[in-house]
Amino acid sequence: MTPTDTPERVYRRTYQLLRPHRGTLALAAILGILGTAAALAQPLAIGEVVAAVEAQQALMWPLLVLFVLFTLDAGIGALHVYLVGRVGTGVVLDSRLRLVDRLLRAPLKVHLDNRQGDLFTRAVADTSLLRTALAQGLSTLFVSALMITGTAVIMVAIDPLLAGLVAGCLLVSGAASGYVARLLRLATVRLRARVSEFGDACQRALGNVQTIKLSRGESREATRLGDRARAAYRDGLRVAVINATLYPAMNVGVQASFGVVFIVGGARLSTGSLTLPEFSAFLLYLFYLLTPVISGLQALAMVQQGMASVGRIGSVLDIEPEEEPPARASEADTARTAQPTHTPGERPTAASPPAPATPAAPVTTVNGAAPALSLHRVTFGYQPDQPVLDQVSFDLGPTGLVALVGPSGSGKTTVLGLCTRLWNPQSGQIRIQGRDAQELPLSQLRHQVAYVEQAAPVLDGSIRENLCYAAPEASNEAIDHVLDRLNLRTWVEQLPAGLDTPVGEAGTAISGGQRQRIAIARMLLCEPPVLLLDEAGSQLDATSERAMHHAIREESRHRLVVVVAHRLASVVDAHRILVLDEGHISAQGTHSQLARTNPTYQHIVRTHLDGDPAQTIPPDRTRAGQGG
Ligand SMILES: Nc1ncnc2c1ncn2[C@@H]1O[C@H](COP(=O)(O)OP(=O)(O)OP(=O)(O)O)[C@@H](O)[C@H]1O
Repeated sequence: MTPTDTPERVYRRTYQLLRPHRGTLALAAILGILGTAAALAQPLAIGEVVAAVEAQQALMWPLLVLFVLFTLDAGIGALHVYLVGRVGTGVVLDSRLRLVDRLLRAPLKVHLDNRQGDLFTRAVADTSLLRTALAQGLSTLFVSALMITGTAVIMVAIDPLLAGLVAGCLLVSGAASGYVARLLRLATVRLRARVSEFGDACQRALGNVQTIKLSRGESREATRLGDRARAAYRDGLRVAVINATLYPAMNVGVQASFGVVFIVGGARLSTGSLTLPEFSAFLLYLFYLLTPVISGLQALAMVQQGMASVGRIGSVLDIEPEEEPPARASEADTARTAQPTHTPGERPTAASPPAPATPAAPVTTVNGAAPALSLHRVTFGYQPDQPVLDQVSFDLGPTGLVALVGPSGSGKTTVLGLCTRLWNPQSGQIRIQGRDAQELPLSQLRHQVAYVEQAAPVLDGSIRENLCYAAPEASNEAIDHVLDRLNLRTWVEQLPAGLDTPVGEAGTAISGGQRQRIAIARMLLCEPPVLLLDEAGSQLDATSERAMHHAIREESRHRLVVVVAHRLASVVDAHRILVLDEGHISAQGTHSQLARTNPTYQHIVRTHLDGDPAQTIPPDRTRAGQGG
């Protein structure tokens, strides 16, 4: 994701971010105006005090006015700063909430195509920058602009000619400053990208510290991280240089103004067209102009740097969520593309060619019931022109144990991803219990089709939190029952904190086999009609594996269980085996049928499963009517 936004688009995004806070901002603006008025009136009030002293008049009222102005200035200033801080914090919160929501709902492809470290930096660091950059920067700009305008009006009133000349000088240097500010924004965009790369490299290194140690890669990783850090440093220096030229660019204008005022004002003084008090007052206000000009410039630099973050955040907010709106979902029956075909920050174009129409699948039934899972001529490729699956069709269930086998890379995991709509087919149709998967809301679909991934991930938290993650409403009895079935109960009961024992980040505090069984138990607790297991059991010892197979066989009496298997033990019991080869279902049957008759399956058994078919063919245990 690269922020390629035009400045107009960035301004529009900034407006959208600030829009919810417009009430508070308006109040802050009013306070800014009042504060400016109070500040501008102070020299006049001081003049009144001096005049009263000179005229030996009562000082009470002039002093009281001055005191009120000081108090107003201080009080209004404090309230103004609070309101601006409140808006800044609110903008950070809003953008984080929206960003997190977008990222979690983004299609899987977005996460695979983008560096996690970069997305993380956008969610944490870029949003933090908004507080100072937008709220503080913009409000300071606003107040500075007011101060400059107010001072300018007074200067025009004193001497329009001199004021015009000062304005000319400031406009020329203002244009130069504007150009430098634009350079600053572009340099900051590059800097933010470098910082993201560094964050990403840190995440890669710290997330794989064990592998790095075992590969003796500490020095190489340190060099890699150092390179990234130095790249960020170089871009940081560039930002510092540009930032440093911003002040002189404007300062030249201010200096020139003084020169012009002295020369032209002095000449007008000598001709009598300007009085000495007017000339002194004009000079005083010219000095007065300096503070808002300087703070305005600093604010401009701040805002420009914030704009870089606005662009980076905006490109995440543009990501289309994976859930399709109803109108598009109904169109999807006939024309589908592999989703999403766009990269984040880039909206899908209406010009995308429609996928070829696929005739609706004929609804088949098994013993009078709709199959739990059907694929009808499903074609899919991660790259549209490189199909991984080509016209794959099968009907499975409503109950039974089905094994999906095939050489590595033949597309077994891809089939499971399609069944849970992590990916959408380019053509063809998937039906869950007779209903088109595209028409089911994602949450419902993923409740009906539970998928235990190949890596069997667990989340940082307790065993209980992990078990109940997909079924938060699961009862204690249901949890105990599942633990029993997966041979986990004794282990959990021996733990000092039982179910409340933490599993560690990414399950580092438990064994691989325990992690795998927790991941399976999590999905069993959902009681889904379809359970998909990818490589389940690969990290289990013989006893646990037997217990798990027993549990899975039991489950398959009540639901369809599809197991992607690399081990013979996982397939010999299956009611049906599908052989996936080069994107096609090349054979299907029971283990004994395929092992006797199908050369492809025999080859797979010899080379990819863990046994020799001639020695391991068990009696055919298939039950009629099951497994589709
Ligand atoms: N996210 C992805 N982006 C691009 N290509 C992918 C992606 N995931 C998988 N592939 C490719 O798709 C093909 C099928 O992969 P898949 O993981 O489905 O195979 P598999 O049969 O499950 O393999 P294995 O048995 O080794 O797990 C492979 O060529 C793989 O490189």
